[in-house]
Amino acid sequence: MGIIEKIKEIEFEMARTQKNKATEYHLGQLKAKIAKLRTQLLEPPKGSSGGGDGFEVTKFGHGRVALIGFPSVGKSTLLTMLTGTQSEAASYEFTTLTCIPGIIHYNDTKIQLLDLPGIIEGLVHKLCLFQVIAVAKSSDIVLMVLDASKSEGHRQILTKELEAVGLRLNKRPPQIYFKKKKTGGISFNSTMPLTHVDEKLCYQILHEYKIHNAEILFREDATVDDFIDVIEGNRKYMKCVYVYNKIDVIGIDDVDNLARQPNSVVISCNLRLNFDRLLAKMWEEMGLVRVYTKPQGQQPDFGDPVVLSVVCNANSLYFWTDAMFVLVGVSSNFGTTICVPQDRGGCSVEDFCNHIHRSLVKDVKYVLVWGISARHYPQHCGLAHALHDEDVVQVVKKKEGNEGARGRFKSHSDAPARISDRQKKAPLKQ
Ligand SMILES: Nc1nc2c(ncn2[C@@H]2O[C@H](COP(=O)(O)OP(=O)(O)OP(=O)(O)O)[C@@H](O)[C@H]2O)c(=O)[nH]1
Ligand SMILES: [K+]
Ligand SMILES: [Mg+2]
Repeated sequence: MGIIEKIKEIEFEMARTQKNKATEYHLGQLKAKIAKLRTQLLEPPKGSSGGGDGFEVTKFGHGRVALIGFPSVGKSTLLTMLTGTQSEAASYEFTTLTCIPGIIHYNDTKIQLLDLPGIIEGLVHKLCLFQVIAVAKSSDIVLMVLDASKSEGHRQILTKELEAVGLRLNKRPPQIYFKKKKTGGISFNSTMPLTHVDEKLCYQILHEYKIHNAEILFREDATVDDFIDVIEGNRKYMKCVYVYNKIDVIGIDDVDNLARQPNSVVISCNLRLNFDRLLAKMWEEMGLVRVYTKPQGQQPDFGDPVVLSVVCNANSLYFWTDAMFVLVGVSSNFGTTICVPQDRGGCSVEDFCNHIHRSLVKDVKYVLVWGISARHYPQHCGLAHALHDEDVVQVVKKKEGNEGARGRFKSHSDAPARISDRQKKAPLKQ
């Protein structure tokens, strides 16, 4: 029996099983079984290079955005309009059969936008689905393109499809500390009463994974699914913007309703409607931070920022606020259990220096910062200072002598002109 058949069989058994206290453990075990099988499905077939053939596109620019959606929702039309790169669009399904990259120029940065084949419900078209998922996982955020004239249920169906292959959209990693050990049995603790799982259930699930020594600490009232996610350790937590296209064919009340959904933008490719809002939302969710380097005594080059990212790296825990993920804590404990490591992440002065040159950090005495992250202009900052989008930074190196920066910056007239303008517009945060 193939993996997909096995998954279907277990799903069938789960559907037949009544949900109550007595069957809770059995159901938990079945969930773990399915999770294991799905992970097997995601493994590249033996002898293959591991990548999706024909889907491999070289990363380019300061960030990568994937267009995901059912067939014929207008993904290719959107890519062509936003990037100028032609991606064939037509009224029949599966017009696009591979990954087509284009470039969006926005806010002095270049964002790589990827058009992809449509996804359909069910794991039957698994090969294509898994190639699409591999590209989605390599991206910084996902734009889920939906047909505004179709059922609102499409969003849930697609979200479930993506969850089945390990993608978690607009969800933060469960706050469960989990570490496998060589000996010592299982130690189970929680910082609060648990209403969805108990120790016995967790033991059973660990048993399913043949894990007999581990340290577990629940830091929130998590579910069985959360616990399985943490054990699997291969989940990818991503931001997603829901893009409702084709609003030209629906009534204004429906448009209004869709526009009020969380993380959603309504557009029409046919009427070129609301692209500004879409780009602004995309930019906001990507969490990119432009930092302008200012040589001593000169204006910064405002056309050429160093682009950093506040989005999580492998060791970060983050949570959702209105606008942005906010870094709430970094713990090496989480490195093994949360998030697939990303190659970007971090917007400290140190990250900025590393971006310019690996060897720069050790020569830095301090930096001068103008912009929203600075309490006063310029602020003298160390390597740990967190930079904000559109900050201006001047690096003062150790070997430049011990004459203080104040000596060089007698008045603030040396401050970059654009920032003083902005200071009036942008109130200082915190
Ligand atoms: N009414 C209307 N139709 C649109 C809009 N955008 C795209 N379409 C049409 O929708 C159809 C599908 O567009 P595509 O861009 O090929 O869709 P796709 O999502 O790339 O489709 P696949 O590659 O097959 O998955 C085409 O006939 C487009 O002309 C829109 O804003 N309004
Ligand atoms: K199409
Ligand atoms: Mg297409």
